[in-house]
Amino acid sequence: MKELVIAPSILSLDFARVEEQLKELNSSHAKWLHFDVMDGHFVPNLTFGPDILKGFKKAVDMVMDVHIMVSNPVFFADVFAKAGADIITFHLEAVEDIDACIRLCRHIRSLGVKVGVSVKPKTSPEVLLPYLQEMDMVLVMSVEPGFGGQSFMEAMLDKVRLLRKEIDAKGYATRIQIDGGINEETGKLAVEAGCDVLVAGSYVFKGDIHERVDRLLWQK
Ligand SMILES: O=C(CO)[C@H](O)[C@H](O)COP(=O)(O)O
Repeated sequence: MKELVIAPSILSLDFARVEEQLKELNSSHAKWLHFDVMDGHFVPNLTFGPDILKGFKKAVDMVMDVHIMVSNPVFFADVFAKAGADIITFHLEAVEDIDACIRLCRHIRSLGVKVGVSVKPKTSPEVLLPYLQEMDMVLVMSVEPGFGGQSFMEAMLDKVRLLRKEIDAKGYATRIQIDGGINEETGKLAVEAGCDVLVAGSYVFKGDIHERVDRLLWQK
């Protein structure tokens, strides 16, 4: 398993104190910044566009981990690659089938950007198993995508265990990320199940950012 990474989700950032909070994140032990893109169609919420990503990228020295919760990932992958994404994760449910999924993975990698594929709580990741070498990360959603502050769905850990088993058996470098309802307790369960990237929104921003990141990082 790779080194554990904490990726605070800017969905919960206090936008009245953006500059201050970005500075805190940048000086914390969080190496990635999780940037949630929502189009008001794939999920019932609207968030950030590419210009915000460009601005944030100038403000912090962190890996820009862009999760596109959009109905047209082919279009938006190019938009966010151009804006400076380091990793782009799209949804399996937003593409036609597994062939289209793999085509998009290859396209994103051809842009020099790492690629992730995400599954919503009701979607099984089994169809991805023969293709894990085509992706740098699989994102297991542990809440219905769309909003921060929801409760962790423990049943999602079975997906993590399934992916971890296959990744380790084949010796792939694919990371497993989990997103939704992550705090000290659920983060520990997720790491034990095999996750190596924890996304956390409310937990990180509803307390001291440095302390909360460290608690997630060192709870293993
Ligand atoms: O993608 C998301 C929602 O779609 C958020 O990243 C996620 O829910 C994080 O928020 P919290 O840690 O508060 O659950």
